Amino acid sequence: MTLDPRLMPAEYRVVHSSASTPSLRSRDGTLPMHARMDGGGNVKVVVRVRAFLKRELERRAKCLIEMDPITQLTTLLVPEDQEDTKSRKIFEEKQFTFDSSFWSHDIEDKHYAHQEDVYNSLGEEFLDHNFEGYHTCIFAYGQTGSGKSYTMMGTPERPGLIPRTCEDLFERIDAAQNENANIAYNVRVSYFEVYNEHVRDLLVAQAPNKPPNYLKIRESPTEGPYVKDLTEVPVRNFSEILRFMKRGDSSRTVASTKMNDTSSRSHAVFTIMLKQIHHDMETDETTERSSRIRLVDLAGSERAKSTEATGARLREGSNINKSLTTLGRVIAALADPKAHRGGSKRKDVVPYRDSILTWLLKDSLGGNSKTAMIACIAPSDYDETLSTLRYADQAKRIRTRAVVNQDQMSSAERDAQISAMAEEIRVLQLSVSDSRQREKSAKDAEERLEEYQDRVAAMQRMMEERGMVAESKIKKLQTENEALKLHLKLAIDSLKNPIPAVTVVSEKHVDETDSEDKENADNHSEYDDEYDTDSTAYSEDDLQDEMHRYLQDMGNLRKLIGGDVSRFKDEATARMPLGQRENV
Ligand SMILES: Nc1ncnc2c1ncn2[C@@H]1O[C@H](COP(=O)(O)OP(=O)(O)OP(=O)(O)O)[C@@H](O)[C@H]1O
Repeated sequence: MTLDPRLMPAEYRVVHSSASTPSLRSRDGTLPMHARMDGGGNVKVVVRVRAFLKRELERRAKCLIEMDPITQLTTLLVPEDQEDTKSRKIFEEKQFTFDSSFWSHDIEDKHYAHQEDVYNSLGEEFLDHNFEGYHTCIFAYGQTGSGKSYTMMGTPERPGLIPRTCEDLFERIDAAQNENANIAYNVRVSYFEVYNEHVRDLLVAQAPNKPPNYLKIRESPTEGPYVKDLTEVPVRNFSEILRFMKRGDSSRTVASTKMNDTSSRSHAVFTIMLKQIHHDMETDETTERSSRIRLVDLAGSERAKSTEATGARLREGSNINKSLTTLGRVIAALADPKAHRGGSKRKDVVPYRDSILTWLLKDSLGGNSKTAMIACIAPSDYDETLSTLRYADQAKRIRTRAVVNQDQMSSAERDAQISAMAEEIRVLQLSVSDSRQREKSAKDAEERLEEYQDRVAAMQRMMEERGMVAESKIKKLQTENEALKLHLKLAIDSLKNPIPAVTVVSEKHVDETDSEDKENADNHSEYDDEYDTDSTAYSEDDLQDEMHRYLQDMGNLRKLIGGDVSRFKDEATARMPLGQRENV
């Protein structure tokens, strides 16, 4: 799959002015950092309407959606043939305004919003936030078959927001690394689904004829709720991340329903962890920015009546609806101005814990994150669309409190932190071994073991990062060393083969005697040689000194890294699972 606009079909290359606000943002990355250090802000809400599907065309459905490309107003029209006399339901025209409205209903329309337009208008901005150090979350919400998976994942020919974000991420990293060797990037990815109120790792292949391995949820005081033992793979380029994305995608629980041939029966959460490590050679200080990019494709809200589901599909449907109802209650609580008064009460009124989905998205919904919701709507379902638009309308009142996740540390502080962590691990190790021996409380031992393993993993990451900083230091010193060698070589060459002095003979001297000419030439030559020798001798000494210093620096650095590596190896026992170690 290639996302290079030059390789895309002609109609996809143009930046359209869609019903949505066209992408007016530049991609030059030169925006001053302070320009968007705005932290807090409302959840950004956009709406996208899809084209008719075959079944809708067959029943000659009417499009009930209008979008104004200027005001972004979305209007839901009253269906012509609706006569729901039994329930005396009243159908009214409804209007909503969102941050952007994407008109993807009629491809012939000049305002048609392509996948590229959605990325340019939303994905690109959110990736900017990630590079600034903010956590972000973009989630697609909507009834079943409304275009959520199409918007988030897309197809190989029409890639969606997730693959486009991945490609842009690595394009930016490559560009930045070519520009500045002092920044190292570390990208990790995870992919899980919440199915029937269970969490399943999508990057781990399910063993045949074995029950699925469901993962537990834990909460850390600093990171909030997280999935324990979730696979987090390091990725170095676009093709690697794409491979994991596809692997996870093919493991998702999908089934055919009456409303959608490939209906996602789970909520899928694709997460990219981006760490930027900048090392200042002069101060020997390291600045780390970490951001989390969460891209969520929710399962579709559905009515048992319209999906005609029975058995397993019906159970899935009711679980999907349960978590979406809880999501609705969480959104309602967060959007409620009373809940914004602060104080401890706020935590009590938001029912995050009522479903796995909302519990895991706690931070993205009401905490440290810049968040966007894409409300996907079908063109001809009045009730479902109204419910989605109301949901979205409420979400836009939610305010989150995003902060730049940045740490600054000198080499000495980092060393001290690693030592403190090693000590903490040693104490934990003793305590685990102690409680194992006493075998009093298995639960206690298990908790300590988990804590111990988490700390070991954290330390392992820290050592890896230290290695990355050292690598970038070495790279820089090597470049300087090469330049210096070249400089020295040129200086020595010019010493060995001095450029002969050029004698300028003026016209009036042309007639003077040969002996005079010779004398003049000899004099000039002496003068030039003397000048050259002096200047080269001076810079050669200088260069030799400087080079010596650099080589010494490199030697020290190598020793330092060697020290880290051996310390790392010494701690290999500590990183081993307990069962594999002696005396534990
Ligand atoms: N903007 C669009 N342009 C073209 N086709 C679209 C668009 N949006 C959705 N579709 C098509 O509509 C169908 C349903 O879309 P999709 O599977 O993305 O829905 P969904 O909301 O993810 O459904 P579910 O909740 O059941 O998983 C698919 O065949 C998809 O290709």
